[in-house]
Amino acid sequence: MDVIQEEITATKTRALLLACVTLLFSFHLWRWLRHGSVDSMPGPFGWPIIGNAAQMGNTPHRYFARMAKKYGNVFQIKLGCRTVVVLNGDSIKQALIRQGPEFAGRPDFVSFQFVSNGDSLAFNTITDWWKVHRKVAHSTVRMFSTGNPQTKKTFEHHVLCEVKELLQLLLGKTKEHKYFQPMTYLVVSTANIMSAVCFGKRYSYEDEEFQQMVGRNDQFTKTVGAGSIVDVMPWLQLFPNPIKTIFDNFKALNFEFNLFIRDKVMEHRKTVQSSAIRDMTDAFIVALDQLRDKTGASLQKDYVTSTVGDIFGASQDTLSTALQWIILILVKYPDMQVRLQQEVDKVVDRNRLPSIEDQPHLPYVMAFIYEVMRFTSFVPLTIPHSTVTDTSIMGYTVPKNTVVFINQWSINHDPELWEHPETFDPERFLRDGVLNKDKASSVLIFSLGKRRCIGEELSKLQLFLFTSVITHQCNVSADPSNPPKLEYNYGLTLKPLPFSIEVLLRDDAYLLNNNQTLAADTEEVNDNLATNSQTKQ
Ligand code: HEM
Repeated sequence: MDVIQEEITATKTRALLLACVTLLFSFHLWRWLRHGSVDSMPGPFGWPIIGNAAQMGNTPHRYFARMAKKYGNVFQIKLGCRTVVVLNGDSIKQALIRQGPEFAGRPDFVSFQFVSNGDSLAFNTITDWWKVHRKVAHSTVRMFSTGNPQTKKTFEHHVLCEVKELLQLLLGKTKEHKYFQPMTYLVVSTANIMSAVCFGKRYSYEDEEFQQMVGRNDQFTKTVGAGSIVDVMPWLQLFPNPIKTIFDNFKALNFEFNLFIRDKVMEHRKTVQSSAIRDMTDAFIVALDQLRDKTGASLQKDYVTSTVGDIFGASQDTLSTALQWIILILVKYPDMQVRLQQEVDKVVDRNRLPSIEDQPHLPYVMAFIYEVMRFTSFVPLTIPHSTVTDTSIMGYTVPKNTVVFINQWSINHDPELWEHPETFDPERFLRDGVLNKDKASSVLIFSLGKRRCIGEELSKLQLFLFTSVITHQCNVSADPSNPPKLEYNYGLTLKPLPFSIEVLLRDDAYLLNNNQTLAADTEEVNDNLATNSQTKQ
């Protein structure tokens, strides 16, 4: 009897002990999961160690939009060790415009420290120096693109020279192979436009070093995009694994890119004259050196290299991706290509190329470009933001230094804003045959507020010239054995999967061949810039 009693007591004690251990373990697990989380803000359940990383899949922006339907436009997720607040729909304007300064920071992500040697304007958080630095960068970009009619003409000249070169190359590739993949040529062409603006120099499509330098955008964009694994699980750098390999490549490509830009800046420094600014690098040397001396910023820092690197890097990745989507959609929807050609033909006769002055008369071209930006949302989330102070949004308290993801895609695909958002339809931007500017301004791809892209105007101008010239001069079609798909790889920019095209002339090549030599052109443009910058000073 005693033995039975003892056994019962022992079993009870064991059960009690097990219950205590389970309770303790659950409590610690709960505390770990809640660690750093935002009080009372809803969100999906996150697994230990990885959080919600696996749930995001290959299209985080779509996952976030689905979660917003379930939890509301503001919710939290856990990514590795970080709590992330995800903003969708109307909460985006609230955070970036009405509470702009509070949400304008950048997280201390490890990948950001390797961009432009850690001195990047785009990937650093907001400080007093950053504010003046951004102002100088913005006004310099305008001075070399859309600042006034003269700078617009100079910029147009760079774009047209390069588009002519590009189209001749694509026509040549069609002769050689019939169908070919255009991606690399679009990247080199975009980089060449910015190279002409930044360094007064373009590169040949055969230049392997240049191709190598600008051809690794996909590796860059994967690592700095919202949801990048290495930023939220930094311990993955400690032992060999595929994420570490990607990150090591990322570090190497940033290092090489910085060296390339630094060499260009050093060459410029030898001959720069503030009275005769030749290009954007000269302008940055003069403006940022003056600013550094005025503000007493560290003499050790080379902000010129990091700023030129930011402008060159940001523009060629985004704009070459935009061109890839434009070409892909032109071949996917041949009827729309015909409609574009009809509009361009009506406004621009056959003995000249389209120009900036034609833009107000080509509403369908502009509607097409806005629809490409809306439909593809090829920058689906902005660069990650962070809060710079304790704040709140839509009734939820958000502590200082919380990582914030801004889901631009959610606005561009909101069925309350856009009828049939999953259909590609430029007509939605036209009202009585005119571009509906209100609708156009509802597209969100350049972000808003304090961190809004500084290349927006330049980009729209470049995309307009590219689209109108290509449709004026060429017929582009897809390889019928490999019909174009609208699929992509996720990153800061969404890169379409490889596709093949054929490019044929609509009539003769007179306007494309009618290029004065590029060197002579550059001299004339540089004279223009010198005059322009003297007028400014
Ligand atoms: C279609 C082309 C482009 C798109 C869609 C685009 C989009 C964006 C987006 C979404 C951001 C992040 C904003 C945020 O974090 O809230 C950004 C930042 C930035 N972009 Fe662009 N961009 C484009 C072209 C350009 C060009 C051509 C330049 C240079 C001339 C440029 C320079 C920058 C810079 C310097 C930043 C950092 C701004 C900051 O952090 O304050 N971008 N861009």
